Formats: sequence, C-alpha cells, structure tokens
Amino acid sequence: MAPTCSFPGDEQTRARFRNNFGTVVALPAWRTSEYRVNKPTWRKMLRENPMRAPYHEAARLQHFQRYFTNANGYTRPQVLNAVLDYGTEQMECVVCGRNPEGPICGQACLNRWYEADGAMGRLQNLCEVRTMPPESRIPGQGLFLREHLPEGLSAGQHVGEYVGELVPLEGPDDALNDAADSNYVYNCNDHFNIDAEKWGNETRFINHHCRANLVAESIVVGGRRIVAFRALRDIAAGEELTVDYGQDFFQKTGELCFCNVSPVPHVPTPPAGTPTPDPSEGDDGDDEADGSDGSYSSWTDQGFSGDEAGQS
Ligand SMILES: C[S@@+](CC[C@H](N)C(=O)[O-])C[C@H]1O[C@@H](n2cnc3c(N)ncnc32)[C@H](O)[C@@H]1O
Repeated sequence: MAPTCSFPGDEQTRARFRNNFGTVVALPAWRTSEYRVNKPTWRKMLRENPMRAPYHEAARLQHFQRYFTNANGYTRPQVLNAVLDYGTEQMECVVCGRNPEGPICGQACLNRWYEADGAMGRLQNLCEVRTMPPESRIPGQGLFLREHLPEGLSAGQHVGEYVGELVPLEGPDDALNDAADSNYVYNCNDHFNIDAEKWGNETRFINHHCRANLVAESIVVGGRRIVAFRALRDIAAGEELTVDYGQDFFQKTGELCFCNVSPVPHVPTPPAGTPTPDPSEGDDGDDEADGSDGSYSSWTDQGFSGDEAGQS
C-alpha cells in the first residue's frame, strides 16, 4: 500500500488541534465510542505484531488503560496513545531523568531520550510551530528549529516522532475507521498507518520542501517501530524544518509546491533515479530536487532507502 500524507483538514479541526497539541486531552464525543479499533482487535494486533514483542502485553494494556481510558470506559485504541507511551515509557527522559512519572514529564511527555541505531536522539523540545511568513505562500503553519538552540541541529539527529492514531491497514475494523478519508496519514509498517488528522504532535506541521532538510524514516526504538524525522544536514537555529512529501501527495491533493526552489508554484520533481513518466509535465525548474529522497516509498517498513546526501 502506498503510504500517503497530507494535511488539509478544516479550520475548526486545526484550531482544536492547535489548542490541544502536545497534550493528552479527552476525545471529542463522537470519538469516544468503538468507532475505531476496539480492544480485542487491538489485543489481537499486538499479539500478531512481532515488533511489540519486547513489551509485556499485560503491563502494556494496564498502562494503556490507566492513562487512556475515557469516561465511557473505552480505551482509546489506536493511538496517539500508543505512539505516545509505547516504547517511550521505559526510556530515559531528558527532563526528568529516569523517572517516567516525574512531575514535568508524566506519561504524555514527548521530551524523552530515545535510542536509535545505538545513538541517542531527543524527541521534541527542539522545535516550535510558527505561522508561515506572508512571503512564503505556504498556507498555515510550519515547524521551525527553536532559536534558543544556538548550536542548531546536526546532520543525523532526530527531531521528533510522527504521532497520531494508529489505524490498521486491513482487518475486520477496516470499514469502521475513516483513515481512508484522512489527509494526515503516514505509513508506519505493514500493520498500521499513522493518522494525525485529529491527534498528533507538532510534526504534523512540517511542510514540504523539494530540498528538504529532514527525512521521515521508519526505525525501531525500544522494540517499537516508529516514524521519526531525521536531519539530512546541519540545520541552523530558527530554520524551518521540511520534509519531501513525495509526488503522490501532490498528485492526490492537486496542490502545487510553493517552496523556494522555484519562484513559481511547481509540481515537485521525482527523486533522482526515479523513472519519469512524462517529461513534458509542468516543472518549473526544480530539476535538482534530488538531495532528499523523502518519497514515501523511502520509509516503508524496510526503512529509509533513498539518497541521504546533504542539502545545500
Ligand atoms: C502537513 S501540512 C503542513 C502544515 C500546514 N502548513 C498547516 O498549517 O497545517 C501539509 C499542508 O501544508 C501545505 N503545504 C506544506 N508544504 C507546502 C509547500 N511546499 N507548498 C505548498 N503548500 C504546502 C499544504 O496545504 C499541505 O496540504
């Protein structure tokens, strides 16, 4: 299944999300039902999903219920929740050290150190959401590296995890979830998509750039497969963080790219090495947008496989 990602959404949804973003809040009433994956299904998925094997299922479910059972007794199933707490719960946190119940962090905190390929990265706390400046025609908001990080970000560092509701790719509940209609879906692995339409963190505000400075990749952290954004090059404090959405996104949404590789709105070019179906198709000069193969095929369950060369 081709992973997709786009983020339109109505203004109301965006506003609500912005208000809540980064915190664990009650689900809107219409989501407090078994609208999506129910608990038995979730259990079944956990059983069948080897990537979660390092975790003791009972403990995980207990934890899950403790923090994410709503007033009606339904466990919020698919999960922001899972993305928030699974795997991060046993990890050292940059704010509260090894105390996952610390007053600052708590279980909903994303400011946690995590391990990726033997290196430590920091989730969150690095970036902030800002309204895009008027001269950029990119609508809405974008994600920027915080100004108070004079050292900036080094190539290879992770800036955060893509968080949202986990939606199974197939199964009996498939007809019950609305991810198919969502424009906020990233693929995580063979089992789930991550839908940040209603729930997520600031990474949902990462805009596209044809020469992106981040790549989204699927990595295993603490036994849990996640989608994380990694810096392709050194990034200066205050710089906007961008990722290549891939051509599918623009084909699907019919949107044009306003990034500054071209002075005019353009259709993003394919990554280097990709067969071009129709060379006459409108491209306004971005014929070198090959430094960051952030196409979705790059971060399937097999992990990133594209050209990771630094960006200029
Ligand atoms: C993931 S959201 C990014 C955050 C978005 N700016 C917001 O405020 O919600 C993706 C949407 O942002 C806009 N966008 C992101 N990058 C863009 C780009 N390079 N050119 C034009 N629009 C872009 C498009 O409307 C797209 O559907």
